[in-house]
This record gives sequence, structure tokens and C-alpha cells, in this order.
Amino acid sequence: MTAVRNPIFAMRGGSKSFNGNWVVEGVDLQIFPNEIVGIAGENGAGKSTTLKMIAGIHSPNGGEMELFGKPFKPLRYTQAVEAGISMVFQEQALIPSLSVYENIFLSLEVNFTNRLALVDRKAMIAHSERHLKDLGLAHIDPRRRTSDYAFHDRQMIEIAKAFALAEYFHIDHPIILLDEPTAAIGEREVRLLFDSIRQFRARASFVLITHRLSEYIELCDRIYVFKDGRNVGEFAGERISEQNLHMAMVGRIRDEEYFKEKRQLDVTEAPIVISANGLEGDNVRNVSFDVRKGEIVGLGGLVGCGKEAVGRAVVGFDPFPAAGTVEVNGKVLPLRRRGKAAIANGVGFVPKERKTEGIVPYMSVEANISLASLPLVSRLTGIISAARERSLAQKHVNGLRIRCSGPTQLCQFLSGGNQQKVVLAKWLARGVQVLVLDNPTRGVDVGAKEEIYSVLRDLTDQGAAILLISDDLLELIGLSNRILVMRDGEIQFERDAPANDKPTEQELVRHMV
Ligand SMILES: Nc1ncnc2c1ncn2[C@@H]1O[C@H](COP(=O)(O)OP(=O)(O)OP(=O)(O)O)[C@@H](O)[C@H]1O
Repeated sequence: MTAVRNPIFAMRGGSKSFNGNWVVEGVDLQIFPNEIVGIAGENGAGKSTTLKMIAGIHSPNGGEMELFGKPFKPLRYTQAVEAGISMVFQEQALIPSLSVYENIFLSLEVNFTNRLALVDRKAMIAHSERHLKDLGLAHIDPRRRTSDYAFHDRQMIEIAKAFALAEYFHIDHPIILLDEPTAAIGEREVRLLFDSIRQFRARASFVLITHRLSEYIELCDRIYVFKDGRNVGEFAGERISEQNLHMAMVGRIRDEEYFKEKRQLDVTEAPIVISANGLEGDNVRNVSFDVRKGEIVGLGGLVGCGKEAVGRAVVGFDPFPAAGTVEVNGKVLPLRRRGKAAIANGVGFVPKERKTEGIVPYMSVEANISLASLPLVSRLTGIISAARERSLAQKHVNGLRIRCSGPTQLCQFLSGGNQQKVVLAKWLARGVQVLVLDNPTRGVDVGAKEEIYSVLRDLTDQGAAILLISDDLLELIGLSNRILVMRDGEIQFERDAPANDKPTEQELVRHMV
């Protein structure tokens, strides 16, 4: 007889509304011991909201939850943590200026006081050291500043913190919620993270949200699929294919021509639009390349190889390049004030950090979309026409299927993927002819990715020149006419990538490491 397994967590009929709009409705979800559970769905399907209900960050408007066999109604995050649930946030929650151990035991210092009522730092350090070591993270020194560590290590510190808190609150088997943990890291870090999760699952259960379908299949025992705030399917990880998961999420089979390779133009004779020469800067050494009219040039490489800095050097975004020229349509963009000159010359930039650099969160969707196109939506007097702003925004909200309650919704309340679409819409609205894109589909769901790829092909049809920086190798290969691979600040490899002769991932990776 097989033993009946009981879930350690259950949500029944979980529901949440914001200002009268139901964003999660009647969700049932269970988590078993040692399990890795996935929640998949399109942007705005309600995945993060569900995690936040489990973590006590949002209080549900309906339904009930049970944790370790008891009713569970956390009123705030700290209550969920005390009960054994921690969340590793998409935009990390550690305080960079504090040391690692201070972050691990943040707000619990009072529990580490000595006889003189002074905080016993030695004890906190010793505890942190042990937890880091237990998780195979002995290379992280708890005394060092958190900002000294790279993104991946900081993510591991958050996981170590989850285990440390669980032990502190006498929880044997914590539940760790991971909201898009791989969105901002490269392939190598993804491997490290997944290896660690596989190892840690002996002592914990995990819930994962990601926009890379292959990651669900690789890591998850079970996958829930959400659509419009409802749970529409549940699959065993090892039984479902990427195609079927795509179908369950988006409602249609993935287009064979996902990257629209047949629409890739032959640009050998086309005029040069962007010409970068001898770019030098922080982690960038003597980088030169051209992008032709209608061309997508892909820039790849491991995290830290300098590709991001090259994109920023072209558009004059901080950190400023130390040397090198950038010409757009034959016009030199001066080293100083390059940012202003770039915008004036029709260059658009979609940065990696959309929350801090791409959108103004406390402004509405329409105000964000029209931000780079004020002359287009202004009257002769220079005063913004609300009607023009609204119709411009509505066009792009429809075109990119931005899920929001309307153009007046504040951007901070959009789901992550929808915020990313607003950044793209901002530049599309301006009708830019040159686009520098740094991971433009980060956090964007598979259906919307397809739409963005179509939009990029439309732009090249209209003669736009695009520099595409991406950590997603398949995207880089599928979309680019030509691929440059960087390592240690330099271009190591360059290859044409016509539709009928695309490089493999392995070929590119060989030049990255
Ligand atoms: N605080 C809030 N106020 C108003 N609306 C909100 C708030 N938080 C989320 N929403 C809305 O709830 C819906 C679901 O958002 P959620 O972040 O859960 O989606 P998601 O499935 O995680 O999407 P993504 O894949 O883009 O991250 C979205 O339409 C979003 O605009």
C-alpha cells in the first residue's frame, strides 16, 4: 500500500481583487513536501499576486489557506516568514550597503543580544556562516558588504536567509517562493541556481515562476497553468512538452516560425545606420561594429562580459564611455551629451532595469508611452493634448496587448511583463529608426514574445536598425542577421546568421567562456 501524501500547503478558492477588478479568482493550489511546483501563465495572469497572497503581502478577498495542517491567514510578510514561508523577490530585497549577516538576520537582531543587552554580532556571524556553509556557499563571507557580491550570489544569500529564518522559527521544512529568479541572470548562473535548488529540495519545497518554459519542464514536479486569474490546468513536469505547455498558456500552438526568420532581410547592400568605433569604457575594450538599415545585430556573451556597457555607450547612458565614436546616419553623437544627441537623432533604448530606468512607475501607462513623443501629442502651444496622448497610448496598448485596466492605470501596478511592453511602446510611439534593446523580452510571456518579435520584424521592414543585446541565446540566434560574441570586454567572435545558416547555441557558447 502506498502512503497517502498530505500537502504542507493548500489554497482553496484563493481570490484577490484590486479596485473591484478580480485579478485572481477561485485558485486551488497545493504544495507537497520536497516538491518544486511551477506556476505558468501569460503576463498579468495573476502568478505574482498568488505568490504574494501565500506570502502575506496581499490579503486574499476570498478563499482559504492551510499551512502544515492548520488554517493560515498571514496579515503581513513577517507572519508568513514566522510560519515557514519566504519569498525571493524579482527585484531583490536585500539592502546592498549592509553586510551579508546583517541582511540574513535583519529585524531579528534583538534575539542576538548578550548579557549586557548588546547585539552579539559574533553569534550572528557564526550562525550565518553555518547556514551559508550548509548550502555549499562557503565562498560567501557573511562579514562582507552584500553589494560586493554579484546578482547570483545575492540570490543565494536570500535563499540562505530563508533557511536561517526557518531554523530560527523552528520550521523543519520551509516553503521558498521564487518569482522569476532567472530573469536577470545568464545561463551559467541559471545552472548554479538550479543545481542548488535540486540540492536544497531535500530540506524544503519551492514554488517557481519563470518565463522560460524549458525551466518549468527541467525543474518542476508539477506545473499549474493560470489564465486570466484562474487556474486552468495542472501537469506533471516530466510528462508535458514545451509545445503543450505553450498551448495551455496561450491557447494556440507555438508558431513554428517563432522568430519570423523568413522575414529576415538581406541587408548586405543596405546603408550603414549605426557605426560604433573604438568604444572604450568600464569593461569595454576597443569595440567596433556597424548596423545596417533593416538589420538586427545580436550582441551576446556571459553576464559581465561588457555587452550591456556597449549598449549603454551607444546611447550615452551612464556609465559614460571613456572613448570611441558613435555615428548615426553619418552624424557623430558627441561623447559628452551623447544621450541627448541620441534621442534627437531618433535612437531608442530599452534598458535591462525597466523598473529604475525604463518607466516612471508613479505615472500612468499613457504618460509613460508618450514620454518620448511629447511633440507628437502636444498642441502648437506646447500644451499636451490629453486626447492625443490617450489615442496614441490606446493604439500601442492594443498593438502590444498591454494588460491594464486602461491607459490611466499607474505603471507601478502593472505586472512585470506588461511594464516591459510599456517601455517598448514608448519608443514605438516615437517611430524610432534606431533601437538598442537590452534583453527586451525579459519577464515577457511566450505569447507576447512572439508579438514583440513580429513588431521587431515590422520595424526592420520599415528600415530600422536594431542592436539586440540578449542573454537568451535562442532569441539572439533566431532574430539576428549577424551575431557578435563578447568576452572580457572585447568582441571575440563575429558571424553572419542568415535564415538558412543559423549558428547553434554550442557554437556561440564556445566563444563566450
Ligand atoms: N497593487 C496592485 N494594484 C492594482 N492592480 C494590480 C496590483 N498588483 C497587480 N495588479 C494587477 O493584477 C494583474 C495580475 O498581476 P500579476 O503581477 O499577478 O501578474 P503575473 O501573472 O505575475 O504577470 P507577469 O508575468 O507579467 O509578472 C495585473 O493585471 C496587474 O495589473
